[in-house]
Amino acid sequence: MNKFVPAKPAGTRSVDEITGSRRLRRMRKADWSRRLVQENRLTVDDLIWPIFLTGGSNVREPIDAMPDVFRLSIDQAVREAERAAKLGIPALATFPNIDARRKDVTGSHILDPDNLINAATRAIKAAVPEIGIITDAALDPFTSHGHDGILRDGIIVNDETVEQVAAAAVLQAAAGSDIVAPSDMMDGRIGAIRDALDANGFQDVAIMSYATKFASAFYGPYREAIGTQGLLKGDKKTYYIDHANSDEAVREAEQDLAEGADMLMVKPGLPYLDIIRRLKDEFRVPTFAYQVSGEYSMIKAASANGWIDGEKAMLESLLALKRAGCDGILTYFAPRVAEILKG
Ligand SMILES: NCC(=O)CCC(=O)O
Ligand SMILES: [Mg+2]
Repeated sequence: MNKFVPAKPAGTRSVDEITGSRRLRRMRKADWSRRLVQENRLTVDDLIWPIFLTGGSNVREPIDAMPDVFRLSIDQAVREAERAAKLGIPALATFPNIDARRKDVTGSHILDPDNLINAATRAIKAAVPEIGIITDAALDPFTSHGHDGILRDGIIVNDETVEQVAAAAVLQAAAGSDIVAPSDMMDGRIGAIRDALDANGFQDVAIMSYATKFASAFYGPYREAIGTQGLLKGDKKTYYIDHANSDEAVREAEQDLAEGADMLMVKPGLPYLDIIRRLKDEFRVPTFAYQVSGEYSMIKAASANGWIDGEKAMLESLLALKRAGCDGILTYFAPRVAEILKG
């Protein structure tokens, strides 16, 4: 048996000498003192709730890879919008699961003024005018290949895609969208959308830029939700940012602000806290994170297995995004968080 007894070095310092009596545990000693010095807080006002739309009526389709998230027909989306407004959630973001028969190589159905996105915006705005509506002008829900742009000879064609995205943004504004949020990462789309909105009298419609959308493995469950899994050939690395890069994210954000973005978004959220902090420090503009489907599903799955406390992990992940500098967060947890925060 090895009996090693550490010697107390001669002249050893006391903890008071080591810390200079600066004991940081003092303020952590009770709930009241922890509350008193808490630097960041999560509130209902920080939440944007992304919801999935589908055709039909009275439909609530579960999404296997996203427990407790549903594809909603428009009437159900209106009911959820009413619930969200009652909970005090400021805004919804809508994402459609488009019938495969409406998809084509150019995503032309995005230019139908009565497509699922636009019809849902009209219905929600009519029933719940006080909630903000954020719409995505990207083509991926509408293309037969699942890419966010027009695909020709194996290339995602930038400029034609931008023209179509800008036209789609105007139709979304005409339907009542308050914020257009293009998630496609084509070059020049923010300026083109701003010009198109202004030329059509939609000066008050804002743009939230998915300025730094990274090529990420965390979007998997979302692709099941909008029905593009299985369609996508290849990857999106020619338009989303390489997740190894940070300076490039700053350049993307700088450019989108110069083109007229009102708000920036970082996506995904938790693996990109450094990017959020850099953008907030650099530009001091309203900055949002998208806690994406894979982040949501990881917490739900670990929680379902009893490996973590799901609700605590949910709240901690969102507060971490606030601490990194976010003004708000798109999260599938929004209604549950709002219920908890409202007590
Ligand atoms: N345009 C919206 C998304 O791509 C969301 C991704 C996700 O939640 O994984
Ligand atoms: Mg860009």
